[in-house]
Amino acid sequence: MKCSLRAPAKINLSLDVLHKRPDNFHEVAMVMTQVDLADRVELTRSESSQIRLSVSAGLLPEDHRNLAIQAARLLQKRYDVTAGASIFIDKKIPVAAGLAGGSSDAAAVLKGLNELWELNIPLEKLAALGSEIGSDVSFCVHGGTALATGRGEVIEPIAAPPAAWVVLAKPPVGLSTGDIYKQMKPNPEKEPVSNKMVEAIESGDYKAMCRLLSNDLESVTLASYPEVRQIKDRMIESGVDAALMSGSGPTVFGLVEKESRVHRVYNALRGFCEDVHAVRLL
Ligand SMILES: C[C@@](CO)(OP(=O)(O)O)[C@H](O)COP(=O)(O)OP(=O)(O)OC[C@H]1O[C@@H](n2ccc(N)nc2=O)[C@H](O)[C@@H]1O
Ligand SMILES: Nc1ncnc2c1ncn2[C@@H]1O[C@H](COP(=O)(O)OP(=O)(O)O)[C@@H](O)[C@H]1O
Repeated sequence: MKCSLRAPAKINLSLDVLHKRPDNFHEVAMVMTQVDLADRVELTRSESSQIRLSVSAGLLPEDHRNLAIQAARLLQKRYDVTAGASIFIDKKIPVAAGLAGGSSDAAAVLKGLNELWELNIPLEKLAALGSEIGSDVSFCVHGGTALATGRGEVIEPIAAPPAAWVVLAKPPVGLSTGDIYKQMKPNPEKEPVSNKMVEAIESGDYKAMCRLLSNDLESVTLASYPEVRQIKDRMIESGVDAALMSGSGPTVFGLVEKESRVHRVYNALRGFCEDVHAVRLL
């Protein structure tokens, strides 16, 4: 038995860091949405208990460090599964980019193996299991567009955002999400924007969505990595409706409503950075 799943990237339309928690995570409120840039995850059931992984992109670990392997092993252990699986990931999402590629692969493995191993685990339980792997995995299990709270694992699905193109540009910068959060000093005076972002999206108000784009981690990453600021400046100069860094970075995304303008933005960025994608909001 086999199955093949798309594992889409996410962007954060808003990201409020509320406060640091005793468990060293940060309480957040974020509006997340998936975009039409996806890895393909192919799963084959095996009767031996082994979990095997291969990945199309050279630099990713194919052992226990890969979130896809962690997802399969966690599911196998928690539900006493005797079967195993071979996993192949055709990697299209830039790695360590703030686009949750690894989390989305893990979510696809949970959903696919739930079918192949005939476990019938409801989505909510699968998402809770995913949150043990990483804070973004619950959202990736649900998919679509959602308000995420807690450390990111409490998911409330919302309406899809108004249609738009998204230009993604990832400068060649390696950063760690943990380090960016560590440098973050939450400001209790700052009003969170995620509830307003939900309202804008639910009422289909594209202009308000653009106006409200906000990410509390952005200033932290921009202060350490001027390349990310340059990409954001370039994005704004090229005529996007609004631009923001996704997650902890370093990818910057620009929203563009008019299809006729997407090419110009894409080309302006391509002259500046190699890793550029023009896709649609899902
Ligand atoms: C910033 C965000 C926004 O969507 O995404 P990315 O930039 O990773 O895509 C997420 O909050 C990242 O989620 P994820 O990448 O799953 O992080 P995790 O593996 O759970 O945590 C990595 C590290 O980040 C810190 N962390 C993470 C989440 C959170 N709410 N508070 C934190 O302080 C912790 O130090 C943790 O050890
Ligand atoms: N299947 C996977 N795809 C991408 N990265 C993975 C995967 N499994 C583990 N990782 C590791 O997870 C880290 C974060 O990767 P990724 O999920 O792409 O980015 P982000 O957390 O910034 O959204 C990287 O250091 C990478 O080596």
